[in-house]
Amino acid sequence: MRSGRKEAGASAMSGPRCPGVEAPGADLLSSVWSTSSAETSLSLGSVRTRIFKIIVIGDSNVGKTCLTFRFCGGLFPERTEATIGVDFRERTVELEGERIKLQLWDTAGQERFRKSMVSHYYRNAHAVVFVYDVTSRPSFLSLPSWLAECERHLSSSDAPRVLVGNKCDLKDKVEVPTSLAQKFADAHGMAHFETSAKEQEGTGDHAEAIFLTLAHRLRSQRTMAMPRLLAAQDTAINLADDKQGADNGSYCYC
Ligand SMILES: Nc1nc2c(ncn2[C@@H]2O[C@H](COP(=O)(O)OP(=O)(O)OP(=O)(O)O)[C@@H](O)[C@H]2O)c(=O)[nH]1
Ligand SMILES: [Mg+2]
Repeated sequence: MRSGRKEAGASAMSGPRCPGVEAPGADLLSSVWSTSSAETSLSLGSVRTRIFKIIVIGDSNVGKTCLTFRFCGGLFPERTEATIGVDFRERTVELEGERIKLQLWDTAGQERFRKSMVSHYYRNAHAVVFVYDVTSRPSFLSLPSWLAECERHLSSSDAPRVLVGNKCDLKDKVEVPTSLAQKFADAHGMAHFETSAKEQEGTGDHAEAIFLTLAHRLRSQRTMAMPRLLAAQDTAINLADDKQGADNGSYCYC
């Protein structure tokens, strides 16, 4: 894993900001770094807000920053730089009368920009979003090592985990068949989505759908995990094996 994207000059914990969305300040940073393992609740007047920490993981250049940026109210960023450390984005949604604050941790894909941060990423995370690039086989082949890292660091074994294939707007360049990714997701008890952070407004707000689905799952306190079909060591991917996965539905928002 860890593709060799060129280093960017961005400072740590900085990245594209979403218009109209406040970057979390010191309060948020201190609260997310010290939050308890149960979801945090904030009382804003009479309205209760449940807070969930969602970490977004995957190789460099797969589009983690673009996906989180889109969900948090921004357009597709014209230009991004490699994330250094982590960028925080958040958005509050109302689901069935309840306020849910999703704190997205947009993590660095490059090893050198993340190695000192890994335990902080996973600490008290409520859900994990694994992102690969549908036009990059290496980013898909890296998934077992991302899963292994998650197994090592995530304390909650039933935290929902979802698999997202990004850049499906690049239809002519697809290197990872949907059916193969679906099979991998099935085997690891994950819901699978394919999407594009770049898709234009009006053709469907894909990142929106993925994170809102996750918010519903978190809110209902149920896991999306299906029974594990493979032992932990059975994480090798056979790209030649392109049979349709059967158990979980695939959600394609292209
Ligand atoms: N065509 C297309 N390009 C995308 C999409 N999402 C991201 N990109 C491009 O992919 C490149 C990398 O996007 P980022 O969001 O910065 O990738 P990242 O996963 O955050 O990378 P790191 O921060 O290094 O881990 C940028 O040039 C984006 O413009 C997409 O859905 N479609
Ligand atoms: Mg990034």
